[in-house]
Amino acid sequence: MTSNLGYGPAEKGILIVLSGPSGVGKGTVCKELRRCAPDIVYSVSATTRPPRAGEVDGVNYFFKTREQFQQLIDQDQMLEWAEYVGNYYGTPRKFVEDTLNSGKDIILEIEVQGALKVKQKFPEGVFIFLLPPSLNELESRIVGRGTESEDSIRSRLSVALDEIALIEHYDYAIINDQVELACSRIRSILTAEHCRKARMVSKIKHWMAEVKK
Ligand SMILES: Nc1ncnc2c1ncn2[C@@H]1O[C@H](COP(=O)(O)OP(=O)(O)OP(=O)(O)O)[C@@H](O)[C@H]1O
Ligand SMILES: Nc1nc2c(ncn2[C@@H]2O[C@H](COP(=O)(O)O)[C@@H](O)[C@H]2O)c(=O)[nH]1
Repeated sequence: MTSNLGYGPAEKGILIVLSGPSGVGKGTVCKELRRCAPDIVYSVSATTRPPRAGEVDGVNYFFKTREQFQQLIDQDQMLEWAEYVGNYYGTPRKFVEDTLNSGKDIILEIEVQGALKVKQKFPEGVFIFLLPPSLNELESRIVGRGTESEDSIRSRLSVALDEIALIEHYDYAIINDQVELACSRIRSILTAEHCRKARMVSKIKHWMAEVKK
């Protein structure tokens, strides 16, 4: 699928924000999206959290010290940033802007405080909230991933309900019951958003002029 569904000259890409509580499956769904929707670009965040086993700097995150992270904020290089269970996370601004200006769609996998900041700057973005089938399932997933200490699991679960409470600020809610289904729902949303956006494109406006004649 091309960015504009063939409806005319490339215009700005669509900014997609995917949020949801820790362990819901954002990363897993994004991995599947990369496979089935390879045109979408992924924003790599910066964080002060230490890398997990197998995580690579510049691929999973840009791993920073607190001082380095603060410098990025001071230099206005962050589109948004937030503190989440004791660490800082933020989205490098230039990569997002350059990608959108090149007409490509980009997805930001970020928590809710940051998502709300992005919404202030990009109200035209598409905001999607991923939900678990149940809180028990959320806990099983985060425990089952095997990456977090007991403390980290407790902290992440303790903010999950506060995060879900902010769902009304999102355009779409998707239950991640099965990864492939969640992925295809996101693709359907994107297809619809592309069609909606196409109404603004000059070639479609030309049809409005035709029918008014
Ligand atoms: N639909 C699903 N059904 C069953 N297990 C799932 C599903 N989606 C994800 N998982 C599993 O849940 C665990 C957490 O998934 P993932 O790491 O993608 O969550 P996340 O939302 O990105 O978490 P975090 O915000 O902490 O990075 C993983 O072990 C993953 O394999
Ligand atoms: N506000 C932001 N939140 C981000 C960003 N990158 C990731 N995240 C979110 O942080 C939590 C924890 O992530 P983890 O990798 O430690 O499990 C999770 O909700 C991520 O989506 C960001 O740039 N800004």
